[in-house]
Amino acid sequence: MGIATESQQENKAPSESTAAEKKRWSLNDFDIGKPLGRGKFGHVYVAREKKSSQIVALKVLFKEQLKQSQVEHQLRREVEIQSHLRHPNILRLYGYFYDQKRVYLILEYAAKGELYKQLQNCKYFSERRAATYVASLARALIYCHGKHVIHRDIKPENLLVGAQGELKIADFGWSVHTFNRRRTMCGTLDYLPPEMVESVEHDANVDIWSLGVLCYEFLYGVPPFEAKEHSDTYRRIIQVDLKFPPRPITSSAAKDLISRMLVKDSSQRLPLHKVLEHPWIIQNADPSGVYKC
Ligand SMILES: Nc1ncnc2c1ncn2[C@@H]1O[C@H](COP(=O)(O)OP(=O)(O)OP(=O)(O)O)[C@@H](O)[C@H]1O
Repeated sequence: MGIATESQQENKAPSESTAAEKKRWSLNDFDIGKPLGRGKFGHVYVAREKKSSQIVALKVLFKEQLKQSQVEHQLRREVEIQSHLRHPNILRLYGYFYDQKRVYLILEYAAKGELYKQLQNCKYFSERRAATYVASLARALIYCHGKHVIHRDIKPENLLVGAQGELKIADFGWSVHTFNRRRTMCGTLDYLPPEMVESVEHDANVDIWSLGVLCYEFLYGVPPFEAKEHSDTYRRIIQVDLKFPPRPITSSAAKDLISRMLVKDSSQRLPLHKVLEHPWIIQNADPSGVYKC
């Protein structure tokens, strides 16, 4: 079972084949380099596709572990969804292959690694940096929603940074095609909107809530509803108990945007195209869409 890589403009796939010609990948197609990190189900290595010399990230997952955790279905959905998305702020999944013990995902290489680590190092981001990231995420989510895909798990751990400093949404493990409204409970509590915490129906507007949470975390270094106990986070989300600390000093325009995204009634959240038109984004986001450190 090889995967076809369709021809496209940006983030060119290694040894791109035409749509008609399906490429069957194998480990022999790659030179494996240093490990980039490890996740719950396996390891990620930098690799070079021999024919094109393109650098990719090769994610190696152990079938046994996937089976034990009953996530094969989730992985299949992730691959199906992510391999069809083409956006500069969405990590490309070029293809996959497998052998007896392992599944290999061929991913776009994000040279600057995890955004989470950068946020930990700086504690919080400048308004210019935060707004640039929020704008690129809003554009990527508009693209996803246009394809009836909701991500449902937007958080710093799922964001990688490319060589130019551009943000890349990775990890579509919780994403869904949303022709129907969803009722499933998923994701880490901190980033979940009230309707998902309460397990009522939810739609693409869940991603607006998560973007609001992320914007807050970029500016203050912690998510807005954080609490020691799970039950307190739960209560704070349900009540939309949103408080802005006095430090770091943040503009009222930033607080205004966050307050418009973190609205309990999902239909009243600021639509993503309006997020892009919000004065705080207009004034602060770098028009190139890239934050240069
Ligand atoms: N495309 C990539 N480019 C560069 N580094 C990557 C890439 N994908 C993963 N990494 C690095 O490898 C690490 C492990 O990635 P992986 O996706 O397996 O796990 P995770 O998302 O961190 O954890 P989990 O398995 O819990 O979802 C990441 O934390 C990141 O540092």
